[in-house]
Amino acid sequence: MRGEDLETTGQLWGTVLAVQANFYRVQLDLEDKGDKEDTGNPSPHPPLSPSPPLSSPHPPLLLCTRRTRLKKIGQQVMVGDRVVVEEPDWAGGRGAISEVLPRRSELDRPAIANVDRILLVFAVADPPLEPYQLSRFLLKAESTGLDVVLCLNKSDLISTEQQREISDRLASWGYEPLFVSVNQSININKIATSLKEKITVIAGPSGVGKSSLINALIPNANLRVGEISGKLARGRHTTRHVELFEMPDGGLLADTPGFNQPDLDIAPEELASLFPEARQRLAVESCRFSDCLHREEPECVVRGDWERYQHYLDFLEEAILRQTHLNQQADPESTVKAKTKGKGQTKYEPKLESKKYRRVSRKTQLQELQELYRDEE
Ligand SMILES: Nc1nc2c(ncn2[C@@H]2O[C@H](COP(=O)(O)OP(=O)(O)OP(=O)(O)O)[C@@H](O)[C@H]2O)c(=O)[nH]1
Ligand SMILES: [Zn+2]
Repeated sequence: MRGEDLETTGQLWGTVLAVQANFYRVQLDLEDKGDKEDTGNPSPHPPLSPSPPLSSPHPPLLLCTRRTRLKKIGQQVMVGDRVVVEEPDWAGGRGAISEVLPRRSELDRPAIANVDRILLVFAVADPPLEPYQLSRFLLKAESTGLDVVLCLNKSDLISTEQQREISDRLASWGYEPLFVSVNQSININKIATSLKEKITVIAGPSGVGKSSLINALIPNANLRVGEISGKLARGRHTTRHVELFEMPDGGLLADTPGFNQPDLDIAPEELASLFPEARQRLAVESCRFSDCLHREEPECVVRGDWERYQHYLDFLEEAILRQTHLNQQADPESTVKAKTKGKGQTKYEPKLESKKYRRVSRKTQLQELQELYRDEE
């Protein structure tokens, strides 16, 4: 609804790279990048007008505010948003966001809009590749509904024979891993090429070389590798600070806060669809019961001797436990809420608020970010 009427008026388009206090750092599109847009915008972008200084080969960055009109209609601006910028002040590097295009996707942890893919990084050794942990991360990544690319780092530590074994094994899981070595610059260019023109979020457990990889892909990102200071800096920023880094050949990359055991807030009935092995089976046949959980049910097409079937059962149990726990929580919580409201006891409120958020929505972090915006207005 917004795209069309902007088409003829020569607006500036850009992508929000970071939110700093109540400013948004916006990377403007270069003219020749116009054809990359696919957010319901039918034709390439209009040329930049008025033109930014042409001295730099990089797309211009502007620190922008959000137009009052957007605040009035409650339109939030997220990192990753495609926006229209008005009144550029090239000398001062400032501008104002006047429109936010509809989002293609919205991730809540980290809170980024329009992410195209998740780059899941694991190491083949040091730390050892743990199938169960890998499964957990893969499920978490699959649950976003985005493309998942699996990258196995530190390939310098194993033989080609061992690589082939891992490859075959993961092929049976439905994945085709890309073996890389940041230390020996193996396949780094391949990753860079595959990330061009896309917004990618990098994820994976601690110590696998994510910071090293980001530094190799983006020489000026300056993440300190394997240093306490670097880890602390990342830790400190995990809740609120989200930033997209520009890759030299195009594309944007975001780091995720390091976590070793991502939460799987997945409904039991959703779980099978996150396993490529189960998806393949369900694509050609159906279970007898449409609500089959693929355990003991008769005429189940998913149950079988595929390697990760046991993972499926374990994660299913976890999902069922979680659901039961949530259901149990639901009732007492609402009583407490009513009581608190009736008496107007403010001292209970903060606790209640955070609980309510946790139960109602997975978008806790997004909400935190939105509250941050509200605070600052
Ligand atoms: N052998 C080998 N070691 C590597 C490679 N890439 C990174 N490392 C080492 O692995 C260690 C961890 O690397 P980091 O980049 O800090 O890992 P990380 O995933 O960012 O870790 P967190 O910050 O804890 O999330 C460092 O000592 C790196 O030097 C590689 O390709 N081969
Ligand atoms: Zn079944």
